[in-house]
Amino acid sequence: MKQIQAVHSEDFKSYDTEKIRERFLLDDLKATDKANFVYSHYDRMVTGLITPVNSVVDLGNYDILRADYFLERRELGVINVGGAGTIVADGTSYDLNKKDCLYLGKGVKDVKFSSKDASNPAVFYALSAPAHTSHPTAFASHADVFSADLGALETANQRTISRYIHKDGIQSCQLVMGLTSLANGSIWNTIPPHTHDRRMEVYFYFDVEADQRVIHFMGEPQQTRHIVMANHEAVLSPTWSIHSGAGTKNYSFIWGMAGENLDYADMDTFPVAELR
Ligand SMILES: O=C(O)C(=O)C[C@H](O)C(=O)CO
Ligand SMILES: [Zn+2]
Repeated sequence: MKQIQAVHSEDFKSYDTEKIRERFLLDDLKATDKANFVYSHYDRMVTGLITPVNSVVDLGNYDILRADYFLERRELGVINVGGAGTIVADGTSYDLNKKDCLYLGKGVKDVKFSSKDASNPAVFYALSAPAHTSHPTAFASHADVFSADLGALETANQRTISRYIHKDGIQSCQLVMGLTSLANGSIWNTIPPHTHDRRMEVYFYFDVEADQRVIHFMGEPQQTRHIVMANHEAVLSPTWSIHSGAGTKNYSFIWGMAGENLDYADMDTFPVAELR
């Protein structure tokens, strides 16, 4: 499992394109019939993709965790961004259509992923954070979770935010997770932008067409930089960084956090006119 260390905001000011990509971009996550994870030192968040096509894929165990099994001291949130798929957790089977979510708590030993149809395979995006106690396994379909419509077409940021794992939703130790879909003609996410010193965040962009890109903005609000993102790529956001993006067309993304609290609304927002 690849490992990424944390970056200080003062150092970040001197980073060029290559260094920003090396330290924050999680690309090449997608590997046929494999689970592929990256371990970050931001709240020890593990981010990955599990892409079963022709065979069943095991969650696996990794030396970096020094655990008897992956979820011995961790929890896992999974959202399917591909075709229909199945997750079997300690013998219980869960079917996940596109944008459905499954939470697995500390102590779940055996986790297997498969696709229903190899010609339209499931793509399971997964986040895992350290967990101090065990919360029950919970499934949430996209249609059933709390969602909020934000923004407007006039400002090209009309979008729907769906929350799955959070203080008033699926219960967890640290994980907060959901997804945002931009309306046709809208391109801006998370405007006005914010930081939350209490939680790190990871954005995973999906439904980005092959010839389109999302320009993701990061850095302190008065020291912004950008990173160009393609489909199925994720980007780490340290606590000091804004995380906002503009696509060359509409798209969706999964946001996920870990840290001090589970309160989605705990954020410090910056007016657009103050950004630099
Ligand atoms: O479009 C948005 O606004 C978002 O999706 C914001 C994220 O949910 C987020 O950054 C939560 O901290
Ligand atoms: Zn945020």
